[in-house]
Amino acid sequence: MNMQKAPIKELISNFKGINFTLQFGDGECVQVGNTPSDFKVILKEPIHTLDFILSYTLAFGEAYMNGNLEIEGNLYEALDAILKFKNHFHTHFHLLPELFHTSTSASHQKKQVSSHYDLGNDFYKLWLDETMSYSCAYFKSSLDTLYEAQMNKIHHILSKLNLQKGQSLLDIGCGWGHLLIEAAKLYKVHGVGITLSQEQYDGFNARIQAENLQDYLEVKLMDYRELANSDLCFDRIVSVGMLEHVGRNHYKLFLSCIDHVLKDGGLVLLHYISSQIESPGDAWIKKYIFPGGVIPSLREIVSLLPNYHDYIIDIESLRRHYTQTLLMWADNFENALPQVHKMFGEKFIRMWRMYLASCAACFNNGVVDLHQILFTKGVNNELPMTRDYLYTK
Ligand SMILES: C[S@@+](CC[C@H](N)C(=O)[O-])C[C@H]1O[C@@H](n2cnc3c(N)ncnc32)[C@H](O)[C@@H]1O
Repeated sequence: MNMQKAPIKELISNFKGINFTLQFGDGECVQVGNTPSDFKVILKEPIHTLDFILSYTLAFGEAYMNGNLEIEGNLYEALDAILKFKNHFHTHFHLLPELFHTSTSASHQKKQVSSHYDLGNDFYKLWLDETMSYSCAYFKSSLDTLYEAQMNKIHHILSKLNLQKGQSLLDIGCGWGHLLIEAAKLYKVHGVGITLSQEQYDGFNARIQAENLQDYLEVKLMDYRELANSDLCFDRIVSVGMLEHVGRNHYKLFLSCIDHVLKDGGLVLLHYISSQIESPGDAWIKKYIFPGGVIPSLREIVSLLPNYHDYIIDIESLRRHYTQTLLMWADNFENALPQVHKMFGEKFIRMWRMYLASCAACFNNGVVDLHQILFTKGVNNELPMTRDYLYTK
């Protein structure tokens, strides 16, 4: 047997209950499960055994990006089926130190964050909704558009924060700022957003001017670490889709920064992609999509909160909402292919197509989850006695 075929044949021998055809470059076909196949995987050139040993997902992801691997059929459905066997995918993390070493330097993190978010506002406008939200939406109905679901998410978070008119609100990792824009319009809050992305900073500033909200909102190009030395002080803090950039060594630092700028009794809402158990992450995603990103487990964040006298009010999972969000982004992305092609070319398209479809499949399979944790600094005896206020909007 050809050496490069052997590990792949061994891997797929574990795939029970799914039906697909695997075709190698020399024409050999292997049928997995029954016919008719739900999809076909075509591997044009062999994948080197060493690449396979390092990381299955890195090897497959790179083969897909380079056009060496094709999937005939629906990419999401194929990945969704294959991910049922995720326990058979191995990565030798210690052999990939450049991907799994956690950098401590703020400047290095800025470069990593910028490599993703500074691809250009024109690019993100092509496939995000009008609010430019780049995080999990909240589908109250299966008929919700992406815009409606993103607005639902924003209102859901603002309700959880139990905002009172005129309060102050910090958004750590504010993106293009729509959550703060809504908060200023609905609650007349004084909000500060911080981001590491110049493009987001420019985009958010332009929106503040366009909405005439200069008296209420401010955006700063600033690392969360700088909060530790600031004399800012807030009634409420929110962070949506940012904790994934912090890194395992820095959760305490992140929470101590929050503690430093939050008033006693203040509320915090953390919204982040979580995992069941602590994992170093996926090699392909780290190399090509989110360098330096690490998914925190729910329990490791929850276990740290008592160190800061934080009291948990509510935890909610929005896992299935993220599957839906990603599928809608993937559709929008496909509809914008001519423009994306002009901006970045074919390899980028294949890379982002794989990113959006594989992440949707990861949420659907529970490889990752999405949690919102609501907590107070010290006890807060002012909040309503029931949870109804979480669902007012
Ligand atoms: C996935 S985006 C989410 C944006 C926004 N919250 C939303 O829901 O659309 C992550 C955000 O975290 C910010 N970020 C990442 N690392 C950061 C850091 N060290 N300090 C401040 N912001 C950071 C990025 O600049 C980006 O705005």
